[in-house]
Amino acid sequence: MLEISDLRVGYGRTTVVHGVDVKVGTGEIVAVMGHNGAGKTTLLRAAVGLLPVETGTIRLGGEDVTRAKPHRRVRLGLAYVPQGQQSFGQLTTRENLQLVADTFGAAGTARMNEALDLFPALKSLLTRRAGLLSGGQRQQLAIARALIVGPKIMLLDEPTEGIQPSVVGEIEDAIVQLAGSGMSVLLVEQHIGFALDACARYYVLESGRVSTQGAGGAANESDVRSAMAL
Ligand SMILES: Nc1ncnc2c1ncn2[C@@H]1O[C@H](COP(=O)(O)OP(=O)(O)OP(=O)(O)O)[C@@H](O)[C@H]1O
Repeated sequence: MLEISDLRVGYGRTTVVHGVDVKVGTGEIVAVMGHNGAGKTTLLRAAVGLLPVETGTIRLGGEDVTRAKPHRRVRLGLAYVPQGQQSFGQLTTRENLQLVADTFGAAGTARMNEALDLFPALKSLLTRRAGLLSGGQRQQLAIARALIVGPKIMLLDEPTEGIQPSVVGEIEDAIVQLAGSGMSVLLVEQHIGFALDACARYYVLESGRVSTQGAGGAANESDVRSAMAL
């Protein structure tokens, strides 16, 4: 579904990601881990088309999108949920969702209802302003909004960061459920236990390079922890 090959990308003259390969198959959860500043967000932003690539290729659904604009990638089924639980704080939960749903007609409404079924906690918060939601609720709203677009692959940047533990499990369950329904997920995640449990494959980034990679599964937790020197 997504194939990133030998990617080099950075800011101005500073290269931050140095020749990284990442592959996400259909319905797979693939985890990217690493310390702060390792280049995880930079990798995702390049995949979305928000940063120009220095060298390397990005293929999405078989199409070379290395130089494609973000909207082309969205049309091919890419959704991106950045760090920080972004939403329109002055709008209600429903308005935040409706804004996206309205651009897709009946399909948008159907997907909005599916997203609310995935995050039932949002149903009782539809009239609350997003700015008044908790961090966890705002994260659920951000993922729900991205789902209304009908993506084939979702890029999630630390979806459980700074979120109350009671909601973390709900978000993790939703990610697993989405992959179970055939959606691919590229997940930047600091919760190593969950990432390894859920993922088909993981990559550890260190100073913009893949230092360790392997198949998911709890057996690899010590490899990841030692790669990250935890
Ligand atoms: N807009 C920017 N301009 C210049 N340098 C940047 C910019 N954004 C990030 N960087 C630098 O790129 C490097 C990688 O940052 P990035 O945000 O990709 O790391 P990360 O692994 O996602 O870290 P975190 O876990 O803190 O989000 C860091 O050295 C950071 O300072």
